[in-house]
Amino acid sequence: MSLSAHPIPVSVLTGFLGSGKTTLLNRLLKDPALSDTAVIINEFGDVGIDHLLVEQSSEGIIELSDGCLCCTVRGELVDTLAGLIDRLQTGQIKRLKRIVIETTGLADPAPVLQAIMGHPALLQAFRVDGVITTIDAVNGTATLDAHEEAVKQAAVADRIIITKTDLPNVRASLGDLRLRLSSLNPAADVIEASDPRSNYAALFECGLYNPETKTADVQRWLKAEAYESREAEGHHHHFDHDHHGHDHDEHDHGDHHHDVNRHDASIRSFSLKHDQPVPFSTFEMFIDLLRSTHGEKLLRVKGIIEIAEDPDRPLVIHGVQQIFHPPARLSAWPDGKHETRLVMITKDLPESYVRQLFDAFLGHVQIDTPDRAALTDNPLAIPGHPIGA
Ligand SMILES: Nc1nc2c(ncn2[C@@H]2O[C@H](COP(=O)(O)OP(=O)(O)OP(=O)(O)O)[C@@H](O)[C@H]2O)c(=O)[nH]1
Repeated sequence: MSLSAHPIPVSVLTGFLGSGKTTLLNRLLKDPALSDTAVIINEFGDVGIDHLLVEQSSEGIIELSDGCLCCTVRGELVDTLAGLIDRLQTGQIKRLKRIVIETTGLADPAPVLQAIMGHPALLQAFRVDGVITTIDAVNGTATLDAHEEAVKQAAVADRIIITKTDLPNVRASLGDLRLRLSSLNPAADVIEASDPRSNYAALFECGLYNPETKTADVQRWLKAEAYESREAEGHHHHFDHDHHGHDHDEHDHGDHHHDVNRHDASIRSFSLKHDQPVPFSTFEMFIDLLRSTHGEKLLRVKGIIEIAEDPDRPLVIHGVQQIFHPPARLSAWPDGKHETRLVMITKDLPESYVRQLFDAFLGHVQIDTPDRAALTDNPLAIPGHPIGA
């Protein structure tokens, strides 16, 4: 089997401690659609995966050593994935249709995505499908309040699964939890675990490539409308809940937000649009400047770009922090409409800063803000220093 012609989708399953990752995975793995799946899991957690389908022996269980998947065993994740390629190529594993990486509850999923996206050999064999995040209906709000990791896990998700909705007395607070999640991450589908629709089809295949049509499905992947409709409503981080004890002032970056929890307040999700072709070098400079100065704050960046040198074949980009997937060229615009659209989820990086930078590079007329030359040629510029500050 040529791996590069048929890259294997990799899904990352994350969610806070005890939020129901393993329970969900055990259920999903019983679906024949997930046959020939390899699960990469760390050794924490008292509920074992009981339905591994790669091989029925313990050899098929690929466990990482102790510690958080994202930080202490990152090298090992790459080795594990490379080992899978090797086993496939040497026939030790006959078929492998999918990989699910379950992170520890405290993990940041970004380094897991980066491990694949930043590794040329792995990129030949694998494609990032998406991030599935579990959040517990009972403790979800308190967990988001207390743990920055949980907020990040929700912010980078492609799908959010609310677990434990079958337990008594949780329905009353579900509306608030859903509102908060959609404020953090407008594009993610939020599905309850008890909903029969929380199945393979709803949770997997969230990447750019749509296996049903065998083409890239940018609209389904980018979901720019979800950001745009929220922006049009002016509904941006106005989630209101009872935790007024938090210190909001220190997080005021000049964008509108009130009554948000301090962790939520550090997250921004927004879209950028441009209706003229952009020279490749200009776009490259914009992204390079952003990621070299604020890379760790870019939780997720996705986009479709109209490049001046080849406007009929849009460029698709996908980045997680400093690491960007090699850009893909589509043969045509998905809906015929030429328009550059970017969606971003950032942490501790104000939307206004990114917008000003984008406008400066694209030459949008602004009142009293630096233009591109001032940004790139200024010998006094301090990397990371906000424009105009
Ligand atoms: N009632 C109910 N219990 C659930 C649900 N999902 C998980 N649980 C229970 O919650 C507990 C934790 O679930 P796990 O699946 O181990 O959670 P996890 O996220 O894998 O946990 P860690 O790996 O320890 O972070 C277990 O006792 C599960 O039985 C659910 O939807 N409803």
